[in-house]
Amino acid sequence: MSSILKQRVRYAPYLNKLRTAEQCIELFKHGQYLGWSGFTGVGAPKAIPTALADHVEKNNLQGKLAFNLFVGASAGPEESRWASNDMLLRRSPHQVGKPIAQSINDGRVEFFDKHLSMFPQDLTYGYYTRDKPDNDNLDFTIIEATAITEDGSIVPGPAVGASPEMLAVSDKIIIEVNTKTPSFEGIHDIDLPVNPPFRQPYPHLTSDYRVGRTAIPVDPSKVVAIIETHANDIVPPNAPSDEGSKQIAAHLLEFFEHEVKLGRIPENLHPLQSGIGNIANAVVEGLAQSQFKNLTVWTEVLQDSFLDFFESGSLDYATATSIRLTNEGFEKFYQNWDAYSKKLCLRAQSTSNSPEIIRRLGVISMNTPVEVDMYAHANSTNVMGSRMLNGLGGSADFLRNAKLSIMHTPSARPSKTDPTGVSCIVPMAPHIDQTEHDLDIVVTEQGLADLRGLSPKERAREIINKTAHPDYRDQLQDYLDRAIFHGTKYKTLHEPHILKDAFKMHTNFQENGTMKLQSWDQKF
Ligand SMILES: CC(=O)SCCNC(=O)CCNC(=O)[C@H](O)C(C)(C)COP(=O)(O)OP(=O)(O)OC[C@H]1O[C@@H](n2cnc3c(N)ncnc32)[C@H](O)[C@@H]1OP(=O)(O)O
Repeated sequence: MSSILKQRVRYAPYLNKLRTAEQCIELFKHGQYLGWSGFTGVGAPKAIPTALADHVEKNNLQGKLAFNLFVGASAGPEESRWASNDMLLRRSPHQVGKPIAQSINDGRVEFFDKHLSMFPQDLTYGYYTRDKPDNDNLDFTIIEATAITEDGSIVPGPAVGASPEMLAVSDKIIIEVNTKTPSFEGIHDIDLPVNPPFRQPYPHLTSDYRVGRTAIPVDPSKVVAIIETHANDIVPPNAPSDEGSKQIAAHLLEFFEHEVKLGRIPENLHPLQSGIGNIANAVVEGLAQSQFKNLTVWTEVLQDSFLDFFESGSLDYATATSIRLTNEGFEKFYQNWDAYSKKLCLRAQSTSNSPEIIRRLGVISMNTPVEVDMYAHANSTNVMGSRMLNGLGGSADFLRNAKLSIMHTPSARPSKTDPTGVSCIVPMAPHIDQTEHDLDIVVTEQGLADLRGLSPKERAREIINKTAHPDYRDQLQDYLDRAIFHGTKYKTLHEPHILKDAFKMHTNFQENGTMKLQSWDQKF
């Protein structure tokens, strides 16, 4: 037992339960329901998942020792290893990594997708464990901690995620105490799950509101083992923002200035939510360099770009459920702990993504879809309507409830044979996560479509003219004209479509590698 572990674990009875990960393997049986801490690749358990994967590989137990696994959002590379070893029977609600996406799309894993705000509460309702023979909830929660308080409560690391709910409904708990990273004590603010009819309104009126609970309480009798771990989270480097992303950021900044001028939003905007990826980073970089000051952030994930945002002096406060930094980012974060920890707080995902709070604060929400259709339905998850990418995440929690709901996307993406072979503006999305009733703004490097108060046909014209790639503008306009002609004949002019043509761009992509049609009369 290291001296640092003794310092970090301030509840002595847990130290009697110190085990190695290998000593815990016998606790795990095929078909069990497991919860892991973690969110977007940080704060997940590492030792037990690795020991179990080693055990499966060594004893050829692929498919024979497999689990129903729930993680607040994605975990680290251990989860990919489980997927490659057929150790997943069922998985929810959000995942990242080629092996796991592949196992879902190969049909080896039953994956279901759920709004990240709703997933933890539905777990506590017993919805996801209703087919368990013992009618019990989770068999085990394996949680990474960076400290344990005097009463046995758990201080998480860089993610809170769904841990409060998982711990509340888990039969047994294993705590991995990570002594490699500094203790994150003081940075969390934890709301505990309370189900209807006893649930109270959230009191949060500003991004920096704190309820004051800095650790997650647990019933110590449920803790069957603690393990000391020494591994860092591994977050791949962020791609630098490209020219298209910078243009999108510029369109958005111009729009915000316009809204401020008209008095629809205050000079320091409203709390911002920003998704992950290249465009989101460019927007954050743009805001950091802009004239906007005293900004606040109410989001689910903070990335490296937020550290620069703080340093620019424009960001006053940021809150999320996970701080997903690269190694370099974490080093910077630890070195400036005193400064950052006063300006930042991590909450449970049921709070960070709470529709009630998002709507109350008037959050400005910005996320990237796969594609948007001309009536403003957006697909965030399923390529060609079928191939699961990462999952819905918190996109719809934010976009449905935000004061300004913004989707930013490149107007076109390359296919294998055509640099603009995929149009991200399509006639009809083959899968819909965000509906026409949710989105206010669609923005691409071509321009910004302001959809507020527009009828579907007006929206279609705005989206085609302002955001479609020039390679597709005429083709999309042609579809709209034909759909209106068809709708005039059949009196279906509210949201006109020609069903036999609506997915021709997608079909052409599948058959010919590009969404560029020879004509709308083309046959397949
Ligand atoms: C945890 C959280 O919730 S963070 C907050 C917000 N969360 C979300 O919005 C969740 C849903 N969104 C996402 O997962 C991402 O924003 C995405 C995947 C939709 C887009 O992110 P990007 O970084 O632009 O995606 P990326 O360029 O990596 O494309 C992912 C894949 O989808 C494919 N793809 C993307 N758009 C299209 C399209 N319109 N048509 C066909 N394929 C497409 C890409 O070719 C790529 O394929 P590959 O897996 O074979 O390489």
